[in-house]
Amino acid sequence: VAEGATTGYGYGILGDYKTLNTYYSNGTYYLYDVTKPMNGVIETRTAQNGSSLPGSYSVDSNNAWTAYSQGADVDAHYYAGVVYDYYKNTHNRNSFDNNGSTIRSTVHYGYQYNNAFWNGVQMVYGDGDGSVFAPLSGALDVVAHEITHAVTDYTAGLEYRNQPGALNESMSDVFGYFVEPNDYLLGEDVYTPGVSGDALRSLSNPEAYGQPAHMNNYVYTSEDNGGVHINSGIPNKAAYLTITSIGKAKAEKIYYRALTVYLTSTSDFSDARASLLQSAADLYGYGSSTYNAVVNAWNQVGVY
Ligand SMILES: CCCCC[C@H](S)C(=O)N[C@@H](Cc1ccccc1)C(=O)N[C@@H](C)C(=O)O
Ligand SMILES: [Ca+2]
Ligand SMILES: [Zn+2]
Repeated sequence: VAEGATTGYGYGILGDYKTLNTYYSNGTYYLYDVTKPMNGVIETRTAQNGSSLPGSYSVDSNNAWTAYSQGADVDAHYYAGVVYDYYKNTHNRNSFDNNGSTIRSTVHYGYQYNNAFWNGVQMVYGDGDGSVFAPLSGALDVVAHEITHAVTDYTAGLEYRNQPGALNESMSDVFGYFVEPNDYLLGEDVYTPGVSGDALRSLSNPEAYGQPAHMNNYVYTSEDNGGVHINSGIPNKAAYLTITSIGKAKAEKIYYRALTVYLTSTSDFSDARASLLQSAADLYGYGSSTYNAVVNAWNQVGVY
């Protein structure tokens, strides 16, 4: 049989059935999706629990990706496609660089690795230790979080430390919500698989997970690049207040415009307020109810 695009199926880490855009060549099927416009390819690989990247292609003999160990591969591949579609359909952005670059993910990174990251070139997902995390590609908001880091790197370029870094983390959480808007929780699908109802973070209630939600409670620390995962609670809360005031459709337009037009590598929380207000003015008018909702949200978190 000739080589080319094929459609397979498999089960994600939560046992959910998914169809997959795969590629057949010479008796082997690959997690290689060539269906996106302008050759925005999506490919998924495995580090086979080592730490060398990018690792080898995830392959299968019959295009039925049903082994339990393939769940992380299935989810990374499928959710990368969902995130690609979000940015293309909602913001007309063709991949993270708006130039159709390949979205490459590597799963099974490290041993029981409780994290996921963008390394400047690709997405990387650990399997988790089964207690703190299940395989991290099993959550759409995690995948959207990591791919948004790539978008940020190609646009605002927010430095990954102190307030710019917390803003960087917040943008990834906020677009994690925009891509998976069924709750204001982050990571709930993979966090503590033995405990139901919890999450790693919450946009609506950052304090519930140990994050500040007001500038008065900003945490000055040298840990975690200046507390980027804790101080993101402040802009995350402002985003939640904005979304609940003006709705998701307007909020995501304002956030995308701020990220891609106004924010820079050293933008702090006050610059984020100004960038979002400028974006709201551009899109909905200075002094509009939408504009005033953004003013109010940032006032409530104590950022001026
Ligand atoms: C390699 C060093 C750290 C990289 C941090 C990556 S970008 C990150 O922020 N990962 C997310 C993963 C995530 C996203 C959404 C929901 C759940 C989990 C993250 O928040 N990691 C936490 C565990 C952290 O690094 O503190
Ligand atoms: Ca979520
Ligand atoms: Zn991150």
